[in-house]
Amino acid sequence: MGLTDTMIELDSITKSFGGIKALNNLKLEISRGELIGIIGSNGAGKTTLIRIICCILRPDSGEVLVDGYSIHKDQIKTKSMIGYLPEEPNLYERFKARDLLKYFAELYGVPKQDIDPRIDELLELVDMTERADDKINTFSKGMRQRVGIARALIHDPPILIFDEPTMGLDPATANTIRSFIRKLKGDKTMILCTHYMQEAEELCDRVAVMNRGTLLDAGTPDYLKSKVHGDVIFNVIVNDPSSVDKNKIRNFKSVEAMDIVGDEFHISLNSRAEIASITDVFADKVLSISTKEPTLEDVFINMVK
Ligand SMILES: Nc1ncnc2c1ncn2[C@@H]1O[C@H](COP(=O)(O)OP(=O)(O)OP(=O)(O)O)[C@@H](O)[C@H]1O
Repeated sequence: MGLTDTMIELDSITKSFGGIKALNNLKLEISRGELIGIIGSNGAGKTTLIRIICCILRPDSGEVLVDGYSIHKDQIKTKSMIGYLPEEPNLYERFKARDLLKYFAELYGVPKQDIDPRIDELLELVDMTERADDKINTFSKGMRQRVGIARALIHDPPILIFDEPTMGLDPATANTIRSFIRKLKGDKTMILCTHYMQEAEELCDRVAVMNRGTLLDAGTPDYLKSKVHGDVIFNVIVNDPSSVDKNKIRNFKSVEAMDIVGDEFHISLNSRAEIASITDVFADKVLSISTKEPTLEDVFINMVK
């Protein structure tokens, strides 16, 4: 319909599998042209949510609107607007890359005269031109992932959904996949499910944090980071944690929170002013000290604990 800024609207989505509530009254609006990351612990409900948006699963209750169209009433329309790269793209192993793309282009009704140029363009985009006439079963995981991306893009959908697109890839190939996603930014509305916090932080306009079927919060990485106490995290590793005077540390004005994990102290500070004095409390027990700005990983650990 293209009349509003909202491209995907999830309204009160609930889904259970037997006794397990995979999604619990989930509400989220995704804007046109936005790249939203979904992060969450294992079993949080990310894949279930994606499969509902792609009409692979039916929710028990709630509605999903894709560009104003209901996934229940206008399933063919909404499906045609989405390109989906599943966690493990199920590519037809005995097909050659080019033939696979041709098959899906025909399936999605790409006009006949557009098919070959579209395939050439996509093979170029994912850097697979040289392997276009090789069979999928001769490809590495990274190459399959690239063909999977080309397949998701074949009908030029306005929405792309990626489920763990860089999982199990070497760092260089993962970077190539991230740069494909970056190239598509603004042009497409995209959902990226990932366990890599740095990936979400680098790529996404907004990040939604899920835990046990519930959406805990959604916002820009900066907004989410501002929710973690303090501007600086001061980490101290000591050789005898029980002998450290914890109250003395908590009484410093700049200390907002303190977490102790084994022999590591994670102290959230609102300024660096008292770092030297706090270090003195640890005296000769200090093995190492470091400081860092809060990251999305800290947000995640904080929110889901
Ligand atoms: N087909 C199914 N049958 C039974 N239970 C399911 C099914 N699909 C998902 N679940 C359950 O629903 C919950 C959410 O699973 P989901 O795969 O959506 O999580 P996820 O956030 O994608 O997890 P991960 O990060 O591990 O991929 C889990 O408890 C899972 O066991």
